Amino acid sequence: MQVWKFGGTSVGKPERMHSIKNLITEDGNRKIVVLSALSGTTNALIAIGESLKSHNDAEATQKINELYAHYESFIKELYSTEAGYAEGKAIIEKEFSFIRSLVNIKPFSVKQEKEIVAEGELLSTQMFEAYLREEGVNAALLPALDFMLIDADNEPVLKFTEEKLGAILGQLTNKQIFITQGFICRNPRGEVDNLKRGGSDYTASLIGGAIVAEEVQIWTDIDGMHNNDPRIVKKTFPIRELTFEEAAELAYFGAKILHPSTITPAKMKGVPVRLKNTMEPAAYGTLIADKTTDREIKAIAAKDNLTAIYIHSTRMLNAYGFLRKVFEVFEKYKTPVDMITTSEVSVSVTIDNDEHLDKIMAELKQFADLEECDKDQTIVCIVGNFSADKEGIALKVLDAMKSIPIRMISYGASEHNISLLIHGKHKAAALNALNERCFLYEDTMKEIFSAP
Ligand SMILES: Nc1ncnc2c1ncn2[C@@H]1O[C@H](COP(=O)(O)OP(=O)(O)O)[C@@H](O)[C@H]1O
Ligand SMILES: N[C@@H](CC(=O)OP(=O)(O)O)C(=O)O
Repeated sequence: MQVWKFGGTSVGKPERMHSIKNLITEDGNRKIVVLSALSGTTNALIAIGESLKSHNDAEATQKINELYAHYESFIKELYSTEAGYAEGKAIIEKEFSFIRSLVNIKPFSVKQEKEIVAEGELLSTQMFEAYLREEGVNAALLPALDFMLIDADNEPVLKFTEEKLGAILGQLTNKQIFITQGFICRNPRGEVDNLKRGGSDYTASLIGGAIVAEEVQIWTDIDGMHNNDPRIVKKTFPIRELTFEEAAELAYFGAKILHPSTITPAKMKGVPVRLKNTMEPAAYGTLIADKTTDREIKAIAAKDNLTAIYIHSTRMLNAYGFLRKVFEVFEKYKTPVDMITTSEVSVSVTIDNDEHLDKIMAELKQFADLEECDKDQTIVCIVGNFSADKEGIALKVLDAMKSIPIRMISYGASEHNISLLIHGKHKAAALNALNERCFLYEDTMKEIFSAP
């Protein structure tokens, strides 16, 4: 069985839902279809939650009315029969009456916040499943809240999904298409929770891992993972093949097309992940698997809003104890470190989550000298095949960056990644310069020298 995930942009319009129906039924194969909320809905629900948190009930009610109006007009175009429309109407009435009921719950806590954002996926999947039934498709809805669970550290419990989902599917052997919600899950208290923004990709891969799917397909609005950020760089192109490691680096370092955690369960169970374009289904897309191609530099991505911390040893500690002490502080505050560079007496790191920055700095100061932190930093990550015996790769990268100030460089930790830390204001210039030097210039040269 395959698992296909359609993101917000792919379900955001009634006609897109119509094309998805054709796509998922065309090959006649059984599949699990994971849907996100309609594009814009999760942001709208978060905004309603914000209004409620700040006790602005009138503003929240107005936002709810606007969102409701959007769904009302959506279902008018989604269904073609009166019975179908009546089902769609009943679904939105039920979910919006729940959303409206949250206005009366005081105080509006994290529990309600999680419940409200889950409504996006609950709406899209029920509406779509009713549409499939209207069209005579043999479909069933799988409630993700029955089989997706995170533990106290917010980590998905794959064993739970394997057991629960296996049992549910065992009862539905006569069904062809299974629809389920991306993003949402339960936490150990049994409450509604989620896998963080963009988490529907992660759901698809967790389900793929749990049932050891033949393949996980992530359908979006672009023809695969591009070699650079298409929102910032003009001449980008899709990459046909990536290894799990390369894809994981790109997703983690900012390639928005994929949620950073998506690769882990798929890789663990050896399930290939394919990125496909809903608007252009015939396009090859990107296949993420074990196989590698021999291109050296494959892609570039950037991760923003990082904080750089510069730590110097006061030499009061033995050199071999210093790094351990430093990292214990980050561990204590559950703050992952993205990038590290070291000299004999200093270590510089970047962090993404600066929630505990003050406390971290205070603890580090007890045994180290600190410089002022730098905010608004960006990691530019160059991904590819950089085995240790290859020459000239770093030179090419640094040559492209010759007019951009670099604060940190990391090379050699993995054979797939060179990372550079720059100020966020140089990001667009850096991505474009690297694109020119590492792809356009290179490909032109190759063509010139291989011409007959
Ligand atoms: N390297 C990249 N390759 C492809 N798309 C990228 C890349 N970096 C950023 N993107 C952006 O990711 C978008 C798709 O991701 P997303 O909006 O999360 O899709 P969905 O709503 O389907 O989940 C694309 O429209 C594209 O602008
Ligand atoms: N709806 C959620 C989950 C998600 O993955 O959405 P998308 O597939 O559109 O990125 C969000 O906006 O975060």
